[in-house]
Amino acid sequence: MFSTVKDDMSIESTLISKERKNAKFPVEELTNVWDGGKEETELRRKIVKLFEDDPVLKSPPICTMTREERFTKATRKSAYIYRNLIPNNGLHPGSREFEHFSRAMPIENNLLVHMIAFIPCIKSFGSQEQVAKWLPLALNLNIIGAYAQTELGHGSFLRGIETEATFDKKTQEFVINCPKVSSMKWWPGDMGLNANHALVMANLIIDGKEYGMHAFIVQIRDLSTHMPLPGVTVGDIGSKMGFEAIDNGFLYMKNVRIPRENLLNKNSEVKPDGTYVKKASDRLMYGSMVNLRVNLPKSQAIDVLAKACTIAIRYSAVRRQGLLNPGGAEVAVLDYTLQQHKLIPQLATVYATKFAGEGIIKKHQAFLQNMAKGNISDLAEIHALSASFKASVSEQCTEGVEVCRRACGGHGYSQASGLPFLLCKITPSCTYEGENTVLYLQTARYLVKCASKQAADLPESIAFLVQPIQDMKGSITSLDNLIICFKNSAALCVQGVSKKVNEMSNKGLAMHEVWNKSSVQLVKSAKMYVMQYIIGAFVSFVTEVKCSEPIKEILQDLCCLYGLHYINTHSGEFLKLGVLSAHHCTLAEETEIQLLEKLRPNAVGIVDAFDFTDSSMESCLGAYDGNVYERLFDMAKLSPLNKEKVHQESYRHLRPFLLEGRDILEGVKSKN
Ligand SMILES: CCCCCCCC/C=C\CCCCCCCCCCCCCCCC(=O)SCCNC(=O)CCNC(=O)[C@H](O)C(C)(C)COP(=O)(O)OP(=O)(O)OC[C@H]1O[C@@H](n2cnc3c(N)ncnc32)[C@H](O)[C@@H]1OP(=O)(O)O
Ligand SMILES: Cc1cc2nc3c(=O)[nH]c(=O)nc-3n(C[C@H](O)[C@H](O)[C@H](O)COP(=O)(O)OP(=O)(O)OC[C@H]3O[C@@H](n4cnc5c(N)ncnc54)[C@H](O)[C@@H]3O)c2cc1C
Repeated sequence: MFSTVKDDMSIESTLISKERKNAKFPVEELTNVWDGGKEETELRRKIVKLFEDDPVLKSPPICTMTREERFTKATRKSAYIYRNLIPNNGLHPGSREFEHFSRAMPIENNLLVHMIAFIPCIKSFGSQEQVAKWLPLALNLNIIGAYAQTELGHGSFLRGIETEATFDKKTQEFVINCPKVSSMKWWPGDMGLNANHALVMANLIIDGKEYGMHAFIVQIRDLSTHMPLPGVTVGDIGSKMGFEAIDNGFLYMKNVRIPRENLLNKNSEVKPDGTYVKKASDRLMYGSMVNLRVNLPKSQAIDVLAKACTIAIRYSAVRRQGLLNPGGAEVAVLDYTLQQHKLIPQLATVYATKFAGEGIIKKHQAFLQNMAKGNISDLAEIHALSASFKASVSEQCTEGVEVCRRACGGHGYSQASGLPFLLCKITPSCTYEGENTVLYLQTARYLVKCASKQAADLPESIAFLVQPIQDMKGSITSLDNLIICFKNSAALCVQGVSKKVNEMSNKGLAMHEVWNKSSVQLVKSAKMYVMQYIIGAFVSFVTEVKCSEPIKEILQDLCCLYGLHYINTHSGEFLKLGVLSAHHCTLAEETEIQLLEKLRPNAVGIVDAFDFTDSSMESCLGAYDGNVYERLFDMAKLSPLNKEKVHQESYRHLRPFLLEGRDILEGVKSKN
């Protein structure tokens, strides 16, 4: 319907090629560092290619589809992928292989919660017999399960959950009930339309006594007809800010009966006579959430920011607007220091959070090994670290994606840029798996407890909180001094708020009031604690990684930039704590600007090193060839509103006015 408009030679493509020629480091080597080695890059590319070459996985750009089409296509593709392309024994979240598959997944997919929450819960909460029964069925998609914890009335405060599982000794069943409207399960992914089972978190009741939240496997739909079972009301909660392809659902249960064996009973059991047997700490009930918070930030948030950076930096390298030299040619917007100041720190965030996250995954794996031997002494530390890490990463990456989107000007608002999709994908990561504020408070609770102990009684990674403040020797901009600066700040924040808590409670104020009145500072201290962890982990990575000098230099510069950018955007906090002087802050700002200038020529190379394929981004602004304008026009042509030259509804509703206008104009014409 539209004629083709093409430039003979796109200036934008030429510009981006020049950027690549100017890069001062081997891009492929940085890709290998990102992936964790050359072999890992090769393996990831093989997996991505397998997915991208598969004709079953092709579909139109998502911005041209309705929600219904997006859900349908995602379900078709996901069912196919999980049955045919994912290894039969599943993948372990946190493993490299899991990361490679998550990079290969189509831009929209579903059945994820089944894979990343339902299956892992069977493994962590089920006894050996239960795992043997449910796991093969779940891995084969013979049963599809949701993780049904949150209710209409309660998400954060799990002790307030209202769904009940009452033991009926006579029939040896649990009777599941949502006593009120607010008790219905609300939000779980895959639950509205696709799931036929749910891992329901409910309050266990035996002989009228409440035993708190436990995990039950509840069948919600018939396996042959897919109809909801008696007593079950289930459906999709409706359209959201994003996640169009996912059927986040509601589930209302009235007298739904399940066999006694469906209580996942590795940690606690109900005997046939109703005796309750506790086999492990109640805290392990929360283990599923630690698992998600440790293993998913990379695919949920860090990769999303990496994509947004790729789009915004490639676009900024070809978008020319305005003059730097009076009388000269128009410049790429990436040449403006202010554009660099928006975008290059986001690149630093991607690297910092990715390598710090790998450290947490290792810590968690060590914890799981100890737990298998019955030792859960590190649980509080890993909970505190993973809670604040998930909160900080989701927050930093969400803010970063919005910075990238706005940095693309008007085109960043277009779905064709891919950026609104990324923003809507990343923003709920601040809420799900634990709302960020609530998670920071959990970390702070642990830190305040630690602050009253002796260093020798604390885990090694926490002892600095109660040790003397360290002196910085030399420039604030050295990596060693950055670590000291963040550690000192975290220690002073925690000590400060602990003092406030103690003083108020010594004056006789009830603890819950003390806590509420201190919560602003508590959250600040948790944020500073996790920042010192991230900086420390990034510095260790940069120091230890084996790579060529130019790559090392880029990583060191990104690491320094990450720390300095945080200092410069929160300088008031550092000054208030007395960790930095005004002179330090001035130096930090100048050094940040110098680093931006130094990294600028490598910016396109650094995003190329993430190695995202064009089809994994669906972005007219971020494609490898830089051909932004032709792509935007081609995408506009696909808009469903452009199917007909005359849209029938515009014609129908506006025609009467137009006819009036035509008559007036013709009258004017004939008078003249
Ligand atoms: C096998 C798999 C194959 C996979 C194949 C896949 C292939 C790859 C394909 C793709 C991959 C793509 C990747 C993903 C891409 C992204 C897409 C996005 C997907 C979206 C997924 C969304 C999932 C979302 C799931 C959810 O949201 S589930 C719901 C989460 N809800 C919460 O987190 C609730 C938060 N609330 C709480 O945690 C608690 O209730 C509370 C806040 C801690 C309560 O506070 P309270 O003070 O009341 O605590 P108490 O209950 O009294 O407890 C007190 C003590 O317990 C300690 N505590 C608390 N929590 C924990 C814990 N978690 N662990 C340990 N200890 C804990 C607490 O500190 C107290 O201790 P004390 O000593 O101080 O007393
Ligand atoms: C896209 C998406 C997918 C989801 N998938 C699932 C799923 O698969 N399964 C599932 O079970 N759930 C799921 N959820 C639900 C999610 O886990 C909850 O929404 C989340 O845990 C937050 O709980 P809430 O909604 O009750 O928020 P609330 O706790 O009501 O938060 C509202 C506000 O109150 C504040 N607040 C709450 N408590 C405190 C406190 N103690 N101190 C200070 N401030 C406080 C919060 O900071 C926030 O600002 C999903 C949610 C979304 C958005």
